[in-house]
Amino acid sequence: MNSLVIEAEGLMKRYGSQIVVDSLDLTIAKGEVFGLLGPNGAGKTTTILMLMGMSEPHGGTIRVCGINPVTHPLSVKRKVGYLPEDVGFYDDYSGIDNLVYTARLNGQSPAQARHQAEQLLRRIGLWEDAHKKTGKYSRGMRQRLGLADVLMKSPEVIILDEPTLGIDPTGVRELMELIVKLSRDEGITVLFSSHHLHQVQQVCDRVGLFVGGRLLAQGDIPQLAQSLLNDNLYAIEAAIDHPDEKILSDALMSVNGVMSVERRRDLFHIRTNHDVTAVIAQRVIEAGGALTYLNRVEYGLDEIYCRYFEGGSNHDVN
Ligand SMILES: Nc1ncnc2c1ncn2[C@@H]1O[C@H](COP(=O)(O)OP(=O)(O)OP(=O)(O)O)[C@@H](O)[C@H]1O
Repeated sequence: MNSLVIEAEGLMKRYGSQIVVDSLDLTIAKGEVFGLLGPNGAGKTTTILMLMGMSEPHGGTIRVCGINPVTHPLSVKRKVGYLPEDVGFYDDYSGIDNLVYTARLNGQSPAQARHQAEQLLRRIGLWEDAHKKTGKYSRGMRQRLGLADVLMKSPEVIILDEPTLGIDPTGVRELMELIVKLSRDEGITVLFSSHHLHQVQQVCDRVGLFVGGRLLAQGDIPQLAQSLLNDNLYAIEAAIDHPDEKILSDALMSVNGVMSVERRRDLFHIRTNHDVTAVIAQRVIEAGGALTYLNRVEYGLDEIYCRYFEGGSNHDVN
């Protein structure tokens, strides 16, 4: 069996003369949590809509669970749960009644629907508010109910478009943990679109950096660092006492692999193209310095993203 659940090749979409998705190649394997990360207007929602069969591509091919969403959109919708930015519910219905309504539309019996709705409400931590009208739910509660609603049809894939917009930090953390747990426990594939680097880094196995309709790179964080940061992969922070900063900097720059040395308040920030932490420590001592602190900096997604685009464009990466 093909373990690729989402496959897009050469995907294109235009609005008028603007190309909003450009030659997109994307593959996501079963059980993966994949983050589509990009600034506002990058083309994330447009891509998701094409994967769901809700917007027609102008070129390329797509398979979702082996199905072509262009020709068989309903078959794709049966297998994929889609949580948009803002979920619509019947505000006069309670949480549980909204879920039961969805299940009944999907052909479940009343008893079956109620049983599954109860189970899911407990699972997503909304049981205490199950009988409250959804019009009185907070935004975070609505998003959790949205996730439960998506799970009512036991999907193979969940696609979430900016699911955490407007939710407080605790709510975001809980929702993220729930998504990862679902993926791990039930082998559900998750595609998660966001422009929040931190959230993507927390939960995703792999990330696609999406800007201006193009996927610039994809992989796990070390792979992205490798492909985007090239020879600026490592950094060391050090607190060093030395009577002459110039002599110290020259000594550090003479270490093979050091690209730059910069003083930032009390710390020296040393960029290198391979791991020379031990040599740096030795050279400080040889140069007559006293080393009081040394730390190898691990690059996170925000450094990768910002450094890759620094000096180039002004993408919103908040
Ligand atoms: N129906 C439409 N008609 C015309 N242009 C559109 C339409 N939908 C999207 N666009 C344009 O396509 C581009 C990509 O939009 P899209 O919504 O896919 O980006 P996004 O990455 O999801 O952004 P955000 O993070 O703000 O939701 C934007 O320039 C947008 O203005």
